[in-house]
Amino acid sequence: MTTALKAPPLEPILDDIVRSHRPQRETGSVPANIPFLAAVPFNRFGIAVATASGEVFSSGDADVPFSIQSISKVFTLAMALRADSSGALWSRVLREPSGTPFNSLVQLEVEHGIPRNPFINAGALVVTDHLMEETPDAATRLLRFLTAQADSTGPFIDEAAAASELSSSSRNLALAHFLKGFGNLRQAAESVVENYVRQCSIMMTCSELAKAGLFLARDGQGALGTVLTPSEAKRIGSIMLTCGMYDAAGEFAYRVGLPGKSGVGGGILVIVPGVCAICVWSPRLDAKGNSLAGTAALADLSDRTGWSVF
Ligand SMILES: NC(=O)CC[C@H](N)C(=O)O
Repeated sequence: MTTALKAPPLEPILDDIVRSHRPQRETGSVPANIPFLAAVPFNRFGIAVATASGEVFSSGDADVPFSIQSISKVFTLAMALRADSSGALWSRVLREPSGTPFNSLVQLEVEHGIPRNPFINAGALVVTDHLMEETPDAATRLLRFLTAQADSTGPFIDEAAAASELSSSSRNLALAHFLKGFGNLRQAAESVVENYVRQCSIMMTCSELAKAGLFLARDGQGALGTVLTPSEAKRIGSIMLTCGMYDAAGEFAYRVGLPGKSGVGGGILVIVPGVCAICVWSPRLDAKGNSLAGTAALADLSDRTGWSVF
C-alpha cells in the first residue's frame, strides 16, 4: 500500500537524509571496468523526489550530473516495450531474478543464450539489439527520450567515459558473443556493446532522473503524454522490484520495499506507484555494485515517509 505525500513537508526530511547519509569517510568500492568513475569524489550525495503532481524536491548534490550506467536499462526496456506490441522481445529475454552478478557469464551459457531478465547486462544487450533494428543509434534515441521526459537539455552522452569503458569491455563483449553464438543477437556483437556502453555513459542529475522516471509512478503517463500503458508501467515496476538490484534484489526489497534500479555510477532510481519517483546518488558501491549510502538513505526515507508497496 502506498501513502500520499505527508506533512511535514519533504524538504526538511531530504535535508536530514543528506546530513545523515552523506559519506564522511571513504568506504565501498568503484567499478574496476570503468576507470573514469574512480575519479568521482566519495562524499558526493544527492537526492531528488519528483511527485505525481509535478513538484520536485531535492537536497545535497541533486543537480550534479553523474553517470547513469545501468539505470539506463529501465528506460531502454520502456522504449522497447512501447514498440513491441507482438511481445517478440519476451521470447528473447526472461523476467526472472538472476541471483547472479550483473555481468555473469555462467548462467547465460547454461541457459542457452536467453538472459534471465532485461536488467542484467546480457538482457540489456538483447534489448539494445532489439532497439537497434529500428534505430541503429539507440543510445542517441535514449538520450532524446530522457531529455524529453526530464524536460531538460542537461543530459548528455559522455563520449570520453564511454571510450574509456569500451577499452576494458571484455566481459560485455564476451556476453554479446555468447548471445550471438546462441542466435540471440542480430547485429554485430561489437556494435551492440558500443551502443550499450554509450547508453550507460549518459550523464544526468538526480532531479533529471527522478523527473524522467516519473511515468513509471504515474501509470505510464510521462511529461509529454502517454509513454506506456498502465499495465506496461506496472510490469516494469515488477521487474525493478524483482531484478533491479541484481543479486541484492531480495535484500533491497527487504530494506526499502520499493521497486528500484541501480547503476554502478552510484545512482538508484526508485518508484513509489501513484506518488513519486525518487533518485538518490552516492558513488561508492557495496559488493553487489549498488550504492552503499544510497541504499541506506532509501531505507531511511521509506521508513520515515511510509512509502512502500507493502
Ligand atoms: N551495473 C551497472 O551499472 C553496469 C553497467 C556497466 N556499464 C557495465 O556494463 O558493466
